[in-house]
Amino acid sequence: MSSTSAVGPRRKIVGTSLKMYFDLTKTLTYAADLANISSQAAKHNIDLFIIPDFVSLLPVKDALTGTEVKLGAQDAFWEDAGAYTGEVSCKTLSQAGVSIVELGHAERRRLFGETDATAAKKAAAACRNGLVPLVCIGEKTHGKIASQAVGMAIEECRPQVMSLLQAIPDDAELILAYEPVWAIGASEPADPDHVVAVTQQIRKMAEGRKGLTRILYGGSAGPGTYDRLRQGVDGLFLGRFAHDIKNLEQVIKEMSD
Ligand SMILES: O=C(CO)COP(=O)(O)O
Repeated sequence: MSSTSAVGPRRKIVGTSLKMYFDLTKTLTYAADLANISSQAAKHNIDLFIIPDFVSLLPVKDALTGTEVKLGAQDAFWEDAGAYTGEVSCKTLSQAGVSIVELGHAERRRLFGETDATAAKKAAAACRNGLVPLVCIGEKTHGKIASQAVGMAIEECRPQVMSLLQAIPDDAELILAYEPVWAIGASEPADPDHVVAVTQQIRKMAEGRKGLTRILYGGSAGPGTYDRLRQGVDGLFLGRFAHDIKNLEQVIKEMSD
């Protein structure tokens, strides 16, 4: 696999969403720990990001002052302003120092009715406001026969990717997180051969885009996951296994090699 795109070499990227696991106090402790290890990623030209809950964004931004850690939000609305109680606009997120907006996570699809269409509209809003959409895609169930599982996963991911690509400018930066739904919250990540086969096809779907397009793997990822995915992905999107900062430090080390 080539590690270059039309816009130059793709920097590796790794990060974590804290989902709703931590309260504010714990989030800030974690952000301080992250700031302390962040130079290890920067030294190796690896982008590092954290996606805390909305309330924590501003204090986390302060905790990350002087580092290169990118700040992400866990969702955003597709309009920039108006009577949308409870929603947060990409414009406000941008003003708050956010640079990445996570969209279409499996939990938001399952619990809050997020669809490919809403994720695409939100991604367009993110691009319009200078934010990078990080859009989660992935098949719901694991095909039991390995040879068929790859093809089924690709066909389930294809409309998720295509609706998104149609909604955002061709030159917009994009992060696609391949997260097989069945591998989220599990004891171990998906089989590396499966992930590489699927993500190579996902990359083909975005081939020819002018904007930087990076692909992450997420779903029970942690130390030991990245090495066998090198041929398919540009990095990892961590959940629970980043809660211990030492694990994240180890992942950065593995990605640095
Ligand atoms: O959903 C994920 C990242 O967005 C992955 O979560 P887990 O690593 O906890 O399975």
